[in-house]
Amino acid sequence: MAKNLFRPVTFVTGNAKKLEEVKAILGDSIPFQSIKLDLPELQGEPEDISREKARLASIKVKGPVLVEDTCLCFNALKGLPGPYIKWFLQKIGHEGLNNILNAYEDKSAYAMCVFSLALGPDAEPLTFVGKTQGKIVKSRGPVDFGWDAIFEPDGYNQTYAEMPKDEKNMISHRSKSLALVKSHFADAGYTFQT
Ligand SMILES: O=c1nc[nH]c2c1ncn2[C@H]1C[C@H](O)[C@@H](COP(=O)(O)OP(=O)(O)OP(=O)(O)O)O1
Ligand SMILES: [Mg+2]
Repeated sequence: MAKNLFRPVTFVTGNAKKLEEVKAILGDSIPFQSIKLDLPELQGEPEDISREKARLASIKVKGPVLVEDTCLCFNALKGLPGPYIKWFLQKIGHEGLNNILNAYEDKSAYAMCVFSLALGPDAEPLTFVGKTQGKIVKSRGPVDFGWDAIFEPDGYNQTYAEMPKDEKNMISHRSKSLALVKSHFADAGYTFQT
């Protein structure tokens, strides 16, 4: 059954690099606009953080929104820093993150993206989780996007940062999560007013 969205979805993020990737991955599969807004973030489980971000974003935008929260999870630390990676990165950097893992044999990690779609301020947000497994390595490649330079996905000998953009976008946590968003849009039969 076709549902009518009155406006295209707004992707809300304070991070220009995320937006760049979302644009490249979605192409024109889902019409969306974006606004730059740094939303407050809950503490807790990644899905709950993402859902609450969507709820807040939807109140601000007064319409359908898409948001995402990204985690970098170390298996030796049972998933931490997880959603708190932004603050770890800001305070201790690539080197500090490597140093934490010096205490452990297990350097494996996964990158996780949780997209949330809220069709309006009162609608229950839907979540879409994408994960890419890999390991934490010494920084290699450009350092212009978060922890890309210290994450080497399984099956590759390049870090995310060393890979060509379109290759990262083919295998990334973000593209896996967005693939689910795309199939949701396809299945739900939304129509857009453009
Ligand atoms: O593909 C990625 N490759 C490397 N680093 C990444 C990636 N994606 C997010 N990141 C960084 C940004 C931030 O330091 C943390 C996630 O925190 P997170 O709250 O989701 O992002 P954010 O605050 O920058 O933007 P937003 O306004 O959408 O919340 O990991
Ligand atoms: Mg954030």
